[in-house]
Amino acid sequence: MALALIFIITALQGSNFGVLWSVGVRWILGGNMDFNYQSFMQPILNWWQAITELSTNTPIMITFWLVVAALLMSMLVILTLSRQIATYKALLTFSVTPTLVLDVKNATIRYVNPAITAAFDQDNNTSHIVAQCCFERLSHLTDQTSVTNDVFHIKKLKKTLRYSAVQINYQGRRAWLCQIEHMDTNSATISPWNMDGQIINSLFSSNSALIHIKTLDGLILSCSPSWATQFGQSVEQVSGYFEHDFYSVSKLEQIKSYEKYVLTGEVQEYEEWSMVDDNNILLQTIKYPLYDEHQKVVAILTVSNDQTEVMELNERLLSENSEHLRIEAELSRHNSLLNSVINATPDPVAFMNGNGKYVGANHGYCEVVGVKHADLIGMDRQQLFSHDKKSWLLEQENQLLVDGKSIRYEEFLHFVGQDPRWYEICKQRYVNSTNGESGILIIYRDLTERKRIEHELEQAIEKFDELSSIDELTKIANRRTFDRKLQHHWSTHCREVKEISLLFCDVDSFKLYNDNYGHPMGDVVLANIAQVMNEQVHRGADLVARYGGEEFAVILPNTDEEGAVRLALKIIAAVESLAIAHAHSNVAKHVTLSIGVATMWPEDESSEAQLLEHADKALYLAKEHGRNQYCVYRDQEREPAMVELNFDLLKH
Ligand SMILES: Nc1nc2c(ncn2[C@@H]2O[C@H](COP(=O)(O)OP(=O)(O)OP(=O)(O)O)[C@@H](O)[C@H]2O)c(=O)[nH]1
Repeated sequence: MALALIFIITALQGSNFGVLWSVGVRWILGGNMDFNYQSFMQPILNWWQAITELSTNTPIMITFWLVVAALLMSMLVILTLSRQIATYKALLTFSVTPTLVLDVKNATIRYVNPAITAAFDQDNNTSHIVAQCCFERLSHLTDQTSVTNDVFHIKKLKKTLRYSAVQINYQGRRAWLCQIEHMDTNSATISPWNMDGQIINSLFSSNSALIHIKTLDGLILSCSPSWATQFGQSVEQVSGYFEHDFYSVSKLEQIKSYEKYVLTGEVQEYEEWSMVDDNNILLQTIKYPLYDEHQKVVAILTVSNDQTEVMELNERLLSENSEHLRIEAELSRHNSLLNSVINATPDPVAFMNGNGKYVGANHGYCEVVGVKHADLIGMDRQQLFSHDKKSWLLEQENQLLVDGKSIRYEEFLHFVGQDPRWYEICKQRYVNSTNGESGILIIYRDLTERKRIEHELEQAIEKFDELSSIDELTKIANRRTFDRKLQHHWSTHCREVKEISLLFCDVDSFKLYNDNYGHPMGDVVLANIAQVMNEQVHRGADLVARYGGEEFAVILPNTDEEGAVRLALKIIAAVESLAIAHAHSNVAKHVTLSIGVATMWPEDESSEAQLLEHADKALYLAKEHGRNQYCVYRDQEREPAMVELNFDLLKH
């Protein structure tokens, strides 16, 4: 140290440094040299002289001695620390606890004691793996300068270790002093497990529940295959590992909270949703404490059962129950409402289900079919069918259930013990809103009274028709009937291409008759003529009608001109034969008749009005030619009009 100071001072003084260096080096190396006392001492004397000169300079001297003191103190501290480290090393060397010192910054092993070597380096040099693992765990600690009983598993070595560490200053650098121990001794203390382990393992292997046994440190002693499978591992792959190797930190915290009371000997039971094999399932978990021979809790048995299906079944059962209750309530409400409505309905109403059984009926229906309500409900409807209609009704109602098209028809029914009556029967498909089943609604409407009224009405109408078609005075068809019949026959003949003839008759000099014999007598004459005319026609389709006043017309369907002329002559003769005196007639002493005859082949372009016109023209000609005769219409352009009074025809 003093020598160093002298070097420094000499350098500062700019003294003979080169000589000093040369001598110093030679002296230190101790090499062969030719030692010269004079040359050796001269520099020393120079130094002494320099120091003496410097000592006269007070500030420099003070600085000098302060530096010297500081250097001496540093040396003392270093010496003390070295001795302490030596003591530590000695202690650690003889400690049975495996201990190592790790650099805080780079995981360099600064020191390992023999116990480490004994524990980890017997087979292979594995202490550096242990050191690396310790460092990795310690490097996560940010603010902490110590850690106690941290447990970890080294998969590579298949070892579970527990260590405690504290930060120290080791040879001027910060370092972790780590003491490490094997954990295997812990689980070995669980004697029941050692005894029954195999039995338990075989029990677990055949169990589908998630089961595992762990020490209080979280070391997995055994588990069921399903518990290991949830982590994608086999039983062998998880046994000997720790829970924290598989669960997240938050999950571990949760487990810890559940196990708080298990450690005090309580059985803990809870349910939770959990992700297993990517499925969110409801797990019912029970945690049992396991005791050693001193009744101390040493391990925890956890059994978890998948309750998802049970819960879903429960929920379905609950919902079906509530649905069932709802349907029942709905049904009873529905039924009471329905019953009130159908009982208030005057028409007989009944419901039957899709199987043809009666499920509801009102009083009216029971009365009609003659069956008591209690007997009717549930009865097969076929029992009421008469034998001859059974297959028809079955087919009809089955079709209704299929296509849903309402059926309505009238039927004259004779139920046992009842008078036969007319019914309108309406059948309609309905769907039961509570169970979706189809059935048939049957409504009977008693038409008997309506049918009676309808019948009476028909008769009345017939009578009216009859009355309205007859001429009151002459009791033969009136003008209205004549028009209707002529139009009908005309269109029929047009279609069937048949001839039709028409006789247009007029009483001769009838005005004079009325004037002389009185109007009432004239009426009698008209009635007599009508009757006699009517007696001359024999074909059912022929019609004698009073056309108006003293005019009569005869429609002769399907009759040619010759036949029409024959009838005209018969009528003229028949009227003459009445011999009704007419002293004022311009024609004869009795009442006579003139007739116009027209025959046509009805065609689409012609009409019955033409036939009337032709007959009227022919009548006009008959009057013109002297009355009391018939005249046949001829188309003047083609043929001259023929006026005849040919009684010879009557002879044929
Ligand atoms: N008594 C009676 N007379 C009627 C009825 N309808 C029409 N007459 C009469 O019949 C007469 C018809 O007279 P006219 O048309 O002049 O013809 P006519 O005197 O018969 O002479 P011609 O037909 O040319 O021969 C009228 O006097 C009518 O009053 C009736 O229902 N009863």
